[in-house]
Amino acid sequence: MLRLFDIWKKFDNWVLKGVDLDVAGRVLIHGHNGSGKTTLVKIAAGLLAPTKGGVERAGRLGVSLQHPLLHPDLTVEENLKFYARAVGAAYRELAEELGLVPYLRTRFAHLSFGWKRRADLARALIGEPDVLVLDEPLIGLDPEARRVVADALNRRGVSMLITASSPCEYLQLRIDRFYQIVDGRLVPTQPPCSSS
Ligand SMILES: Nc1ncnc2c1ncn2[C@@H]1O[C@H](COP(=O)(O)OP(=O)(O)OP(=O)(O)O)[C@@H](O)[C@H]1O
Repeated sequence: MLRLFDIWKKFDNWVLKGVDLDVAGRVLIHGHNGSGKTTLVKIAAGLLAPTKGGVERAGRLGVSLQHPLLHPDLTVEENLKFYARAVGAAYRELAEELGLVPYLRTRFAHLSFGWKRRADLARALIGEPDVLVLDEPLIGLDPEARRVVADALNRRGVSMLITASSPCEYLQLRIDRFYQIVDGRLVPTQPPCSSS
């Protein structure tokens, strides 16, 4: 369970102005660059304090942001093993699911951007968290990588908070609700692009 209550956030200016959101099902937040998407997911994940408002969390959150949380000097396998031990779960199947097996012995720092994102998503999925918070999980991925990541997410029946600056690229994901951040507020929208 993940709920945001009346979230306000000010840096130099107000970025979020009273955001209420119950992350039930798959929720996609879109908006222009600088509209506050990353700020919102960081607050949801507990990585940033709101200026005002509250967040209620229950269960374990799996979080993957645009800057991967893996150690650059460890191999992919060492990284995944570290996180798997921390939550008492396995990592091998996730590495297989995300196509990471050929890169398990590669130092994280030596991976390309797209493979770094896949490895970080594998880390976030370790132990099958109850809720996923994913900042632009498909950004910069080639079509095959997007398919692999979208399939992995579609397979999981948990609630997800996902952000996208180009929501049309997220049609492969089954999304239940769409919102746009407009002037700091969440506005429900239709699916932003249709395949017709
Ligand atoms: N630590 C910070 N200090 C000051 N301003 C910040 C900070 N973090 C974010 N901002 C500002 O808050 C606003 C929202 O930034 P945020 O990164 O949340 O937007 P975004 O929608 O994720 O953008 P993008 O699509 O470019 O990733 C921007 O104007 C940004 O400059």
